[in-house]
Formats: sequence, structure tokens, C-alpha cells
Amino acid sequence: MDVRMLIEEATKARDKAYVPYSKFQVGAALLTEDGKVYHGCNIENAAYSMCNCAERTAIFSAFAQGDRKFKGLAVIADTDRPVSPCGACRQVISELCPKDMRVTLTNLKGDTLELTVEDLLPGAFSPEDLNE
Ligand SMILES: O=c1ccn([C@H]2C[C@H](O)[C@@H](CO)O2)c(=O)[nH]1
Ligand SMILES: [Zn+2]
Repeated sequence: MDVRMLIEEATKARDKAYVPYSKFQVGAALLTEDGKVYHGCNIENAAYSMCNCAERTAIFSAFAQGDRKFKGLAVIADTDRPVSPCGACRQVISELCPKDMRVTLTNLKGDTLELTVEDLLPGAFSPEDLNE
């Protein structure tokens, strides 16, 4: 699956967003090592702090189905610049995806930004930092 197709999947995922509060739909598509694609959308709640972003929905869905090996993530929203994942998602992506995995950020105009997980959160706090 190429990047363009993964962006198409993220676009389809975006249609599933539950966003009665922000009205800001975000879609994510997470590609596994064996070619499966997990969709993620943002899911909001009247208790605002419970809102879950598209990126984390995709990763948590994959984990819940037993998939943990990923090779690409695409994220799309209706933004001026390619959508920028929030700090919480950067932290989660950083722990659960390979450091050199490709992350494609895009918007409805088709602007795209290709980064790696390491680029998203350089020097992230990681499991290795825990002294046990
Ligand atoms: O990369 C992002 C940025 C924001 N949101 C969501 C969170 C909230 O539901 C809405 C507005 O912040 O967009 C995402 O899902 N992903
Ligand atoms: Zn987020």
C-alpha cells in the first residue's frame, strides 16, 4: 500500500469522526507490517477532556485487535497546513510505533508533510527512562 492509498484510507476514517463539540473532523490510517489498515477518528464527549484523537483511536484499535507492528501512519484534517498531531498523540505514537516509521500529515487541499516518529517528538520520554 502506497502513501496515496493510506491517505485515502485516512480520509474515509475521517468521515466516522464523532465531533458534536468542535465540529473538527480528523482521520487517521495506520498500516501494519502485514498490510492491514486500521482506521481512527476523533471521538468527543460532553466531558471535554475525555475526547480521543484520531491518531490514538487508530493505534488503540490496532492494539485491541492484537496488532502491534506498524509501518505507516497518515493523518488528515481540514487545516491550512498539514494537520499537526497534539502532544498527547506524539507521546503515544512515540512509544507504540517504530522510531523510523513514516508519518504522513496532510489536509484536504492535499498539502503533505512526511516525517518520522522521531521527528514528531525528538528525545521523547520513553520506557527506557523508567528505572526499575
Ligand atoms: O491531530 C489531531 C488534532 C486534533 N484532533 C481532535 C481532538 C478534538 O476532537 C478536535 C479539536 O482539537 O480534533 C485530532 O483528532 N487529531
Ligand atoms: Zn492528539
